Amino acid sequence: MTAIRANGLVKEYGDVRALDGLSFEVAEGEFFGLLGPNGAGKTTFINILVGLARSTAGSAEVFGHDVESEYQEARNRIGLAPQEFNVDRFFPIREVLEHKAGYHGVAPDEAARRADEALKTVGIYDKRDTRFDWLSGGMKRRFLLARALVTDPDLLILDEPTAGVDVELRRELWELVQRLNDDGTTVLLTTHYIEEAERLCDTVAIMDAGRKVEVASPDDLRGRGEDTLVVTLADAPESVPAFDREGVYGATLDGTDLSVTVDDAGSRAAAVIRALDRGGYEVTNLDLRRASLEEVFVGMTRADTDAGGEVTR
Ligand SMILES: Nc1ncnc2c1ncn2[C@@H]1O[C@H](COP(=O)(O)OP(=O)(O)OP(=O)(O)O)[C@@H](O)[C@H]1O
Repeated sequence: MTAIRANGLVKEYGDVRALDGLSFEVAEGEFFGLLGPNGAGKTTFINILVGLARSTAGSAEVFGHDVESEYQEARNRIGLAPQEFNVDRFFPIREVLEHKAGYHGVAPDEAARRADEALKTVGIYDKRDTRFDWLSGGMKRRFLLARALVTDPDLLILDEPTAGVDVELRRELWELVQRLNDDGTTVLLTTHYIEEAERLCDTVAIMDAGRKVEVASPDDLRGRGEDTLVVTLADAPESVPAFDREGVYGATLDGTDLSVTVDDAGSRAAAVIRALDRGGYEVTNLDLRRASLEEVFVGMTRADTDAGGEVTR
């Protein structure tokens, strides 16, 4: 089953084309990351999925339900933890959760049970009678996740859920979301912490200027970047040794450290060492540095950066 299907989505805000023919699919059970620089259209896409914005053209489905013509069916499958704190501030948080579940068709007794369960899951059950405004920043983030979970969603959408959250809480939230994913919940995540997407996501889509640039596993994407072999030599050569080898892009020298840029560190290391050995150089250390997803990401969205855009970070 396909959890999300976007087909040629276009969204215009006046002159701004926030989405420019976006198409991709997210399979059920996937942990899917949506990465892109500021303004790439990530939140706009999420807003269309949850019915907060209407597309100008194209279509989107959630578990086979069109997000516009079958809004309620699609929306009932989704739990959303948004970027902004858009919470009813006048009720105790437990009541806010009960209202939310009720709005999505859950009976009152069951709604109360789920509210308690969601608050326990995110670790703020002892704050159940507190209003949202009185929670700390970290607790507010936890609450948004509880609100997303109270309807027991099949698709959990997290729009930068760890923005401004300390390292410990961030790790805790990720463990929780990972567990939910392990139990079968499909997760769509946008984050500016690329190393988190790298660690958590099965698949990432890189978006830029309202379009999909690439969809692949973090590992595949890393494999497309340039790796570096840092070779330490016993004696500093006078100049960079010559390399005439497939897959070697270049080399620089810094004292006894020779940095060789290659397409794939793992498969090129042996040949580089052999070439050095044949040239009479003694190698004392070898360090393999794989391209990070962040480097590949910056490379893929660089046109935007050069034009003055801000790099996601
Ligand atoms: N309600 C709106 N009215 C007008 N323009 C909008 C509106 N919402 C978004 N935009 C524009 O659409 C484009 C995409 O914005 P969007 O918020 O979807 O990007 P994003 O990828 O989520 O960015 P960020 O990483 O900064 O959250 C931007 O140029 C933005 O200014």
